[in-house]
Amino acid sequence: MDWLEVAVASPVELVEAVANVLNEIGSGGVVIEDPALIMNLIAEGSNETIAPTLKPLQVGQVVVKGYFCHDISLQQRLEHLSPRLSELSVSWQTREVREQDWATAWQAYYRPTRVGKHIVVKPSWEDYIAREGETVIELDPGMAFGCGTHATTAMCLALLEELVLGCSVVYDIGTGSGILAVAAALLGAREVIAVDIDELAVRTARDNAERNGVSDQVSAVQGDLLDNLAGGQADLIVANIIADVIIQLAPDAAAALKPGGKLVASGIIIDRADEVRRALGDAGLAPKQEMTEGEWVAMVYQKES
Ligand SMILES: C[S@@+](CC[C@H](N)C(=O)[O-])C[C@H]1O[C@@H](n2cnc3c(N)ncnc32)[C@H](O)[C@@H]1O
Repeated sequence: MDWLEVAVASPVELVEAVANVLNEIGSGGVVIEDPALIMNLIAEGSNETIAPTLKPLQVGQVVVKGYFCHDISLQQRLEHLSPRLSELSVSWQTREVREQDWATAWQAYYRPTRVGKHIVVKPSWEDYIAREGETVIELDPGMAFGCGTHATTAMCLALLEELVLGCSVVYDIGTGSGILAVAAALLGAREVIAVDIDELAVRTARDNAERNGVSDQVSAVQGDLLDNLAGGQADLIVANIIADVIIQLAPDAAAALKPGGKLVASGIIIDRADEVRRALGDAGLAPKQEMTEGEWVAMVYQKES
């Protein structure tokens, strides 16, 4: 899969705001190329990894880059991005990036990250010594979405920490890297079915399940939403996709839940939240909980017992 790189030329004082916009719109990672910062790191003899692309930049010119995968949500994400960047009066360019270029830039900035209360997401190439009570997910997202740092994923992980206990069957719809499926298995789900429409994501999810020693619990399958799981019943369904897809999924998700089962719906941009609430309500599900981070909302809905 190829990626769209959005490179924003930003004054120093707006770097954080630009990075937030890219994250909130769903960038799979944000890279800040600030030559002044790099010169300081070199002067201090820092061991930080320095991206080689920094060298041609001029001091005072900061470039903030976001990476967006070419999936069905790309157009919608760009439609949200454009007015947000215009509000900041910054200029930006896009270019197509090959998998390998993106992976290199991304890995240099990806470190073990704590999410929720006890989960730590650890890149497979980093060392991390787990503290007592921590659930460590070792991940190599490759080119699939889901390294744990994006708000939509982080909210799902926090909700899974609360909701997986006592669940035997969990469906992870739109699994990407498999991060949520692996989390559900590590948190105690007996059987997790991870679905993605993208074959590469399915392979990545399978690899990540194996890496975490949960391939007996997690099966990764290619499919469009619940189409290949007809007749199955889950205690918990988690779907971190986008508002339109959650709306489309709502009736089938309601049918696929056991009585009393719950749906965690994420990837919902705040201005579409009402439409999603309506669709989930129309599907016969009752609202239980909501979380908001930046522009994103995650919702928990429940089927009647
Ligand atoms: C935002 S990513 C979420 C990845 C991961 N679950 C996470 O929370 O970080 C959404 C994923 O949904 C997948 N997807 C999009 N539409 C889908 C569909 N109709 N059926 C199954 N998967 C879909 C995409 O390929 C992508 O991997």
